[in-house]
Amino acid sequence: MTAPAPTTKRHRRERVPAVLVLEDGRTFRGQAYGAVGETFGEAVFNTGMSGYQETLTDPSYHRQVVVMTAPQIGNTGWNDEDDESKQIWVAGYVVRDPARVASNWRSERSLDEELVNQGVVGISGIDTRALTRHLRERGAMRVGIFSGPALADEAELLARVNQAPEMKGADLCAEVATKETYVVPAIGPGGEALPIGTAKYTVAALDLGIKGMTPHRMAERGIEVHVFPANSTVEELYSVNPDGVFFSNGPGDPATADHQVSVAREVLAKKTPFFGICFGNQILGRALGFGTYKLKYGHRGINQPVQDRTTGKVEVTAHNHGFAVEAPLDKVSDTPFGRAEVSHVCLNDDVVEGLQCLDTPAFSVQYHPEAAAGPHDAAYLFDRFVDLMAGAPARTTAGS
Ligand SMILES: NC(=O)CC[C@H](N)C(=O)O
Repeated sequence: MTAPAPTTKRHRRERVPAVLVLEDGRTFRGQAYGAVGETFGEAVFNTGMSGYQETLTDPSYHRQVVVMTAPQIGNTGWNDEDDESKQIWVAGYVVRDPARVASNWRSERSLDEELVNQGVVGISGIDTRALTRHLRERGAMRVGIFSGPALADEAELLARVNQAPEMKGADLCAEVATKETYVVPAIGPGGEALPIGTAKYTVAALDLGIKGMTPHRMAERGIEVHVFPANSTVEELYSVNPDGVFFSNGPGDPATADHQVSVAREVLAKKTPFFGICFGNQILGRALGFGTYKLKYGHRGINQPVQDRTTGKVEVTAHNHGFAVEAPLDKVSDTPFGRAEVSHVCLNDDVVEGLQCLDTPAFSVQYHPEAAAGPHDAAYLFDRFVDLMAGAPARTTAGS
């Protein structure tokens, strides 16, 4: 079969002035990108050179204005297959040099058009390197993007940025999670969806902002995934008689997730196999009695080096987190659920990237083993979850 010819599409738009105003008063002037208007959020930067569609549709970015450090964004346009959720979640989007031509055989429209369709305000043509260095030195902070033919003066815009809510203390997961429970069927050996109720394992997944790829990675391993709303109770999760419980990624400050922490504690007490990703890792940390704290500027990208301390192996991983768990790296901790240790650590800055209980079948990671876009080094963690449900000793790499 010959590959379809690439679809290229030229996209022209009028130049509308725009300004980005940081809460410390620094401003950057450029042109409107995406919808024209105004938006507020927390300014964060993402270092991924690809995967912008998955980044934009990751619900963990809710209320964040994402600055792309890769200078050219939009080159492969927008397709109808790669979304991680039902919509774009970023509060605003910042790029240096938007593609003038979208070229990819799956592209349906340009990124700019999709941002307009979904009403997402962005800015282009600014020095994203200077902005990123500023955020790295001063830390993530509130920001506003304003565009239109006539912009108010900067003092007035700055005052409005300073009225926007902060990310610290924000309780956001229920805003992005499903309202209704749904089922992702397990995938059979021939790639077919297995009838509900026939899969080898059933997992109850608490949706705190889940990315579509996560239940898919479980389904590929013969798991039927029942996805529950963020505020579900333990009784609701156990109504499907799960072999394992999963807590997803999600936006906001984990210090606000008291309900989910109490649900996690009940799961741990029942000794049901537990796996958490990102926000789910922070909740497991809190359930074990550890604290969480806000990182200066967080980890967002697809090439972060993480060491699995249980094997010594280093993996290249996808990240999106602004908070982290505070747990001792150099010793096993005693927790209400037995001994626990830090299983994974980021080699750039020693931030805790994973937790493992030694007396309870539970573990979690701060990063994204489902990795779309991104490397697949950490996919073995889904196999570890299967092993935990099978009652087998954990395996260390995919297929071993
Ligand atoms: N991707 C996530 O789950 C992020 C978790 C949390 N909102 C943080 O920023 O750290």
